[in-house]
Amino acid sequence: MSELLSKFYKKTTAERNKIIKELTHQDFQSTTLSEEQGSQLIENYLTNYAVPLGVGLNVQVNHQAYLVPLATEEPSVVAALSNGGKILGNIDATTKERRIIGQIIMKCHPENNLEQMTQQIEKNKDHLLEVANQYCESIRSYGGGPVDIWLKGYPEDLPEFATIYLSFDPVDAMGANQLNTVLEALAPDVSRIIDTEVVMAILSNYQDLALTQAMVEVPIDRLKSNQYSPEQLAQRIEWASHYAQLDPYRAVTHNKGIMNGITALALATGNDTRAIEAAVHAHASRDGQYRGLSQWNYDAEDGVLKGELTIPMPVATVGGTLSSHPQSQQVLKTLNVTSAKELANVMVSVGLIQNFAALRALVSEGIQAGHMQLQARSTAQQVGTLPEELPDMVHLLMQQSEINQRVAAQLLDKIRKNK
Ligand SMILES: CC(C)(COP(=O)([O-])OP(=O)([O-])OC[C@H]1O[C@@H](n2cnc3c(N)ncnc32)[C@H](O)[C@@H]1OP(=O)([O-])[O-])[C@@H](O)C(=O)NCCC(=O)NCCSC(=O)C[C@@](C)(O)CC(=O)[O-]
Ligand SMILES: NC(=O)C1=CN([C@@H]2O[C@H](COP(=O)(O)OP(=O)(O)OC[C@H]3O[C@@H](n4cnc5c(N)ncnc54)[C@H](O)[C@@H]3O)[C@@H](O)[C@H]2O)C=CC1
Repeated sequence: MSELLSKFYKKTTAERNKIIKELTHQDFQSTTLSEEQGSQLIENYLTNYAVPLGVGLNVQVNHQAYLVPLATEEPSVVAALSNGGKILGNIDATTKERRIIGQIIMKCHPENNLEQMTQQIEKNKDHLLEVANQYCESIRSYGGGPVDIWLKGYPEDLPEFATIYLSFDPVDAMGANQLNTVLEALAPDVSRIIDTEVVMAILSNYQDLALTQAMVEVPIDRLKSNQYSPEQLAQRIEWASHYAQLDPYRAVTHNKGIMNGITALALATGNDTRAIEAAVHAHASRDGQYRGLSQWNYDAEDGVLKGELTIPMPVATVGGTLSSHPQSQQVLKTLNVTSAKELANVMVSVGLIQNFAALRALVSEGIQAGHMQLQARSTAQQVGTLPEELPDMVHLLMQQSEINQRVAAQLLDKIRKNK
């Protein structure tokens, strides 16, 4: 496989597709979302909005190699993943449990007492779980369903409200529809048992019971840079990681870099990108301050750079849109994952690799060197540069103090006049 994929980015699109078809039996060029399928997915359907789909290489998770399709409009994201993956090598990833949480939020009467309500729910727990089980037989047949139920109030801040929390095992689905059905079915029983008024019943996108951890230890001799020794580069990456813990201005950018790969893979697999982003950013501010999500530490004694990223990853391999979207199905087959836990492991590893690639560039040659080369290609194409004109155009654009469509159009004019 590695022979076929060497200098993959220098091949033509047709050659790349041929190789991927040989490796995965997936024909990306002939699979599209039909008008009929599109109009079944959303309302007032008009057409499909195209986002480029590329493939990230060199991703190895738990000693298994993955081809990682990414749907993104941003130049250099795919290159950065392949580049970071090539340097880091194997990532160890684990997802111990995947539970989602739902809420039944209630307005209490003045006579409601938090302690008594808690006792009532505890006393009726088995009954409530039995009712909940009746509304999700399908997911139970896969080994999932309701796990636990408890009540919580906020007596000091909002004494007039209390919430029933229900944890739920969605197995390989995201579980949002499944859990919402259960919560709405359960709400009348709850309000009867503790005599409160139900305000709403809905799953939470705060996913602190569905954490995935990705870890890597990279020998520093793999860290190459023109300006810095491997030791200096490892040290500078550690500084970048520590600083992102302190300053929200930097932390948000740091985490955006992590999400470059994660959101692109979530979109390609037909997962709910908003749910993933909401959960991840909430996790970044779990102690009250928004912080960088990854940690990089340089162990000078062992000569290794250690990286770690632990975040919620509420992904699915079945259900929702992804089961009926032909391109999502194709992407999942290409990834060759067999469970949502495995997909979560790959997702978070992609985030760690993407973060490493960005930090490595930022603390050495700077982000513009690599990113702008690819941005220049994209700007050149936007003004109608032909493939045979592209190398000259990119070369000229990279010498400009500013890269934009106006500059690119002037240069293209010049190239064509000088032909
Ligand atoms: C851009 C690179 C990869 C160049 O990196 P390079 O050192 O010129 O790469 P190389 O020529 O040594 O090639 C190494 C490998 O990279 C891949 N590669 C190399 N070039 C390409 C290409 N054209 N197309 C596809 N793949 C490419 C490819 O896999 C290649 O292996 P090979 O095929 O030779 O065996 C590097 O500078 C890099 O990783 N930069 C980081 C870019 C990045 O993170 N972009 C995200 C957008 S910026 C942003 O949104 C977030 C940010 C940065 O603000 C976050 C933060 O602040 O933390
Ligand atoms: N706040 C949020 O994030 C909300 C999200 N949504 C949307 O809900 C959708 C996802 O809901 P789901 O309940 O996941 O989808 P779903 O309603 O399609 O349910 C999953 C189905 O897959 C079946 N299944 C087959 N094999 C399975 C396996 N191995 N493991 C688990 N289930 C298996 C289940 O029995 C179930 O019928 C997404 O489209 C999401 O955007 C909906 C409401 C709110």
